Amino acid sequence: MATKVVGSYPHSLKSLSSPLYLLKFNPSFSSGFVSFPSTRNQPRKSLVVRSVAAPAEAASGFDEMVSGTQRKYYMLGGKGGVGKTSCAASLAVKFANNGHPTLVVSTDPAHSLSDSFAQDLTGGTLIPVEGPYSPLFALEINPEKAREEFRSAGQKSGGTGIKDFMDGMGLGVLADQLGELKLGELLDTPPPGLDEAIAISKACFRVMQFLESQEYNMFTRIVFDTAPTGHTLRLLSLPDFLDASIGKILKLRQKIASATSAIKSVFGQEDSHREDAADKLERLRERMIKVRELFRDTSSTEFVIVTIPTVMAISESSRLCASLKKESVPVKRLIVNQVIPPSASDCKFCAMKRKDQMRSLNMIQSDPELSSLMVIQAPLVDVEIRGVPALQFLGDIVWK
Ligand SMILES: Nc1ncnc2c1ncn2[C@@H]1O[C@H](COP(=O)(O)OP(=O)(O)OP(=O)(O)O)[C@@H](O)[C@H]1O
Repeated sequence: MATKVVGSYPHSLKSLSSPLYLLKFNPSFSSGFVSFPSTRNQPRKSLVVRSVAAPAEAASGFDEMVSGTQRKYYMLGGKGGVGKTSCAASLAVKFANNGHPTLVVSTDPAHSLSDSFAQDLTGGTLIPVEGPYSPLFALEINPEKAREEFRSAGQKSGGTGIKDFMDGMGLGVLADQLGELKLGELLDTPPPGLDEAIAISKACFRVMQFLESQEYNMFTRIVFDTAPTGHTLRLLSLPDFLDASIGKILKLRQKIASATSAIKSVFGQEDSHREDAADKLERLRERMIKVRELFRDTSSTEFVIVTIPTVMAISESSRLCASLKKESVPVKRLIVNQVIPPSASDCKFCAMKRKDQMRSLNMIQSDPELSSLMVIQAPLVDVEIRGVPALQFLGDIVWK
């Protein structure tokens, strides 16, 4: 049964310090209250909910998602504005409330995790989210910043670094002879799209860095709030792209290394060949391969597509699903968010809108990509979903 929010809830996360929540339903009126316990600073408040007929009762298979202490990754993605952040944040809260130390990560340049949790989570570091029973941390990664870092690194220590070094060693001629590898072009002016690809991948690698470190071993559930479809698809196609672009640089690096070591051995010079752009790219590529493997591991990873019941959103979801399958990324759930619940007092607009939504929902059944997925309908609620209590409320509707 879906629920319609008609009251207000406390926005202060402090009010959730106690684990007691009461949901009282009065079946005869189909209405109820979610009571939030009082705290030192705040009196008890109630979220008044009125249940309405659900668009469709569908289980999300949350039991399977929550079972086991082995680490699992859930990536939520889809078209812009469909509710990825709300669904990701509500899933993270639900995992944490079910005993999993959880990390929720946003790789969307237009972060809305802070807005969703009603807490400042900016700054690129792990920040504890107050409220859930088990630890919940959030991390907002800024791919734009990563892009800038790459651009300046590529220009300073990358292309010019290597060229200066070669000139200094009197190897300018050799560089010319390696012309077909387009050293300058590759290092000073990366191929179009490379910087963006690096930025997106670096965002994920930042996460990998966090995950590789001991300190973050505690997390048994990691939820990604991904950027809209385009970014996600570019990320998935990165390995091939980087093989083509960076492979050349790496090959070149090997040639330079062997040429310079021959000269160095003659002149007995110190090896000043520190981290150059190629080294960085190589490490980036190695990490990217790890991310690629992670994306495809059916035992630990799942991509959940979030959509809304419109022809445009469902068509895009179908394309996303096809791309995910092509890349062997495990995908089995589709959340159709913001479905207008049926209501006794139907306005003309709502009736039309609902009909329109039903047509879109029917598209899913006949869509060759989406029809095999587990479809989870989430109702459109009439208040903005902000703060842990509201996310818990949404999570209890969606993740059953
Ligand atoms: N089921 C729902 N009922 C009512 N409002 C919702 C629902 N789901 C999401 N919203 C609202 O829609 C808006 C967009 O949601 P959200 O930020 O989760 O989407 P998004 O897909 O992450 O967006 P973006 O692509 O911009 O990151 C928010 O104001 C959110 O509160």
